[in-house]
Amino acid sequence: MAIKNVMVIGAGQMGSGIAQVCAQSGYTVFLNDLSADQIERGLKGIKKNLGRAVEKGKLEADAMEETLSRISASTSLEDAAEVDLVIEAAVENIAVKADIFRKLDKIAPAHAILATNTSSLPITEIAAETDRPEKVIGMHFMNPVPVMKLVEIIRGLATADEVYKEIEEMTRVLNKVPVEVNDFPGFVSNRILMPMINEAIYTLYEGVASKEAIDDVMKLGMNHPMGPLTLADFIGLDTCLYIMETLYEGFGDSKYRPCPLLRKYVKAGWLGKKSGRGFYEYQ
Ligand SMILES: CC(=O)CC(=O)SCCNC(=O)CCNC(=O)[C@H](O)C(C)(C)COP(=O)(O)OP(=O)(O)OC[C@H]1O[C@@H](n2cnc3c(N)ncnc32)[C@H](O)[C@@H]1OP(=O)(O)O
Ligand SMILES: NC(=O)C1=CN([C@@H]2O[C@H](COP(=O)(O)OP(=O)(O)OC[C@H]3O[C@@H](n4cnc5c(N)ncnc54)[C@H](OP(=O)(O)O)[C@@H]3O)[C@@H](O)[C@H]2O)C=CC1
Repeated sequence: MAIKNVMVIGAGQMGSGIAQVCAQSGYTVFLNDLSADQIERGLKGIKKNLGRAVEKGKLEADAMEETLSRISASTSLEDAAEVDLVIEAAVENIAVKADIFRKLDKIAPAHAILATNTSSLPITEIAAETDRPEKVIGMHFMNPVPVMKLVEIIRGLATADEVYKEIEEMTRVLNKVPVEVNDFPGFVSNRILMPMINEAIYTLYEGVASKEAIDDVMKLGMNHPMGPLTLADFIGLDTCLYIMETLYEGFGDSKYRPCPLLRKYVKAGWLGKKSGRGFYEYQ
């Protein structure tokens, strides 16, 4: 079965990026979120990205219009009745994702694959919410989606080989590189990245250095494109905390305890770039 019609759930930074790259590769896309306002914000981001590519001469103006015409706004999960694949990119919360997958299972056609862009949560547990665990899979894009090449593909315990192959093939169509990993908390990417970010936050919390100094050490000393505190703001501090909680609970090991400063910032609503303030301030 060839995938043609896709629904992306969550029009935040990841969902809008995923919708953009799918539409650019010829898929028709429903971009779904709870509110029309959030979808409008997501679409605005997509238009800005594509517009920048046109200005730089990397994309024809016609191609931009064609891409945009493939994306429809959706505030109803019922639209999943028309798709071959759903990619869920709502908030990193197991209760929210479980609820979405339970509902999708009743709406999406029997052949449809249900993928999640979760950063850390168990695919097997999400799949168990459905009566089609063989068609549930992790498809973990990196931020910013239009730029980053990697997609981690995670099989749940019951994921069928054909489903893995279809998602691997689609990843290549999106001009990205699939890497297969097993279903463990944080997979590979966030099992390694997020403890580094959490340690950078502890380093700030314990007064070892200023935020700028911590970022400079990792940028200039290790050639990271962004310092870890800037990267945490870019990812979203709520998402960073959710991932650390998943690692902490999933492994039951105190080495993954989230830094109290991270908790405090999230409680204050300082979520990073997306809320205008995190470790740094943004206009
Ligand atoms: C949390 C998880 O579950 C997993 C994750 O995603 S972890 C996060 C993984 N991502 C990272 O680690 C990103 C680290 N940062 C970087 O790689 C770079 O800083 C960056 C790519 C974001 C920006 O690169 P830069 O060289 O500083 O900036 P800049 O020159 O402005 O941009 C480079 C290109 O990216 C594009 N770009 C930058 N930010 C973008 C964005 N938010 N959306 C779309 N495109 C973007 C630019 O348009 C530019 O495109 P062209 O090459 O076609 O001109
Ligand atoms: N940020 C990152 O760097 C990366 C994140 N991810 C993962 O991608 C997912 C999304 O993250 P990100 O885009 O950063 O988060 P954002 O907060 O930017 O976006 C999440 C979006 O999902 C919406 N949403 C929440 N609940 C529902 C629902 N029930 N149905 C439809 N939409 C819903 C939110 O709406 P509202 O704001 O109204 O609640 C919001 O628009 C998470 O699972 C995250 O772990 C994966 C890779 C990288």
